[in-house]
Amino acid sequence: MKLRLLRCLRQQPKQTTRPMQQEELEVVRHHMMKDMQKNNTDMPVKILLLGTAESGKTTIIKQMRILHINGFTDDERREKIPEIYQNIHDSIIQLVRQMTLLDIGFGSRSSERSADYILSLDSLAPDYMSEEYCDHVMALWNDVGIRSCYNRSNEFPLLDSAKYFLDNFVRISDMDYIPSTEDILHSRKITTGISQITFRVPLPKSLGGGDQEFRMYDVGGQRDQRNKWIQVFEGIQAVLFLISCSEFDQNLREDPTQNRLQEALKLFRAVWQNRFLSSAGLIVFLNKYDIMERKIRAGKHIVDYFPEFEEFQSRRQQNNLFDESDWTKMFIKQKMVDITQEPFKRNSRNQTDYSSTERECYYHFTVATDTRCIRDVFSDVQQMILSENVSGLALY
Ligand SMILES: Nc1nc2c(ncn2[C@@H]2O[C@H](COP(=O)(O)OP(=O)(O)OP(=O)(O)O)[C@@H](O)[C@H]2O)c(=O)[nH]1
Ligand SMILES: [Mg+2]
Repeated sequence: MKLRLLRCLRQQPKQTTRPMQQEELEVVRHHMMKDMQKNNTDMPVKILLLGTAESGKTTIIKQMRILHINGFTDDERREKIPEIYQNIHDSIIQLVRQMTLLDIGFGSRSSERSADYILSLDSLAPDYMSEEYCDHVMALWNDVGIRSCYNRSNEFPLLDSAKYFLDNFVRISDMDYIPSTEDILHSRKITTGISQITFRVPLPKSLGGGDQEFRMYDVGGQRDQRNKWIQVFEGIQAVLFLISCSEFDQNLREDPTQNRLQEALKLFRAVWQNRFLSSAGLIVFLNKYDIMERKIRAGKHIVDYFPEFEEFQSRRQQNNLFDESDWTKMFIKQKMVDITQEPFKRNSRNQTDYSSTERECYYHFTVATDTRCIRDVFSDVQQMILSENVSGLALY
């Protein structure tokens, strides 16, 4: 396990090892690249996806499948239909329920009747969509009251893909519907266990050529799932931490009093300081910036939830090229950078012993549902992980 060995080397205190001479380094580096090439079949690079619920972890796994394992067969696409129906059903029921709670009126008497019909149904989505069901869902989604309710969806838990699926409802309700790749990327099913995906990626000549196996682990992000995470900490080379930039105005499903972005930052601190992950590289995906930009265009402001944003923006106002979305992105990223620079003393069993001033954290702004964006970002990430493992030698 060459990569693991290198990580161990990097953790040793500097004064106990003699710095290698340049020629020695070159020789070792050369051998290592040869080894990497030769041993690549039994030496997967292990990446662990972490983050709060709905931050986009499983969507990244789907993208790896699209980019590195031929995507989805027709049968696999058909298997996703019940999940997509359930997403639509959950979304429309939630919107109708919230109309009363938020005291919003329907646009017409017939929409009220459609709402009564939807509320009379089981919470499980129908196996097939009858004409009656489709007419009521369409009527509701076109109702002005439901649209105002949707505009206030930060006040209650609603799937991020609700609009996507309801906008595409006519296509999806067709008898011969087969989910597209985009539909699969937008569908949502909570992760409760631990799953993994393995794939191979060609290596550039600079890293020895051949190909490298990657193994990526997906876990559930809700609070009651996080106690399972430790099972996969062993041997992880890189943690991909996902944080949703768009959730600054939302509260948790599992605790409606807790702001989602605050929770994600708290979790990031715990991951950064976790002693079992202290030798793993940390890469942050500041995800869902498409939704964040949409929110800001619709008049939402992060300052209403994070008052310190005002000072952050005014301090740097000399650069007027940026708009509010840019500032919001930079603000969230800065909060994470600040966490990595916090001095801390170990005060729990899970914390690392030292404040890792030498440890780097890498940041990318992402839209996990956008295959091109993930292809580009992941290509950087994979290059970084592999060359980090090689250049790790140069530290000693
Ligand atoms: N518009 C948009 N939607 C996204 C993005 N990333 C993820 N989503 C959607 O957000 C929802 C939640 O994504 P998941 O990948 O299931 O989230 P998760 O982190 O695996 O959640 P848990 O399994 O509960 O931990 C899905 O409907 C995704 O399609 C993004 O960047 N933009
Ligand atoms: Mg998931």
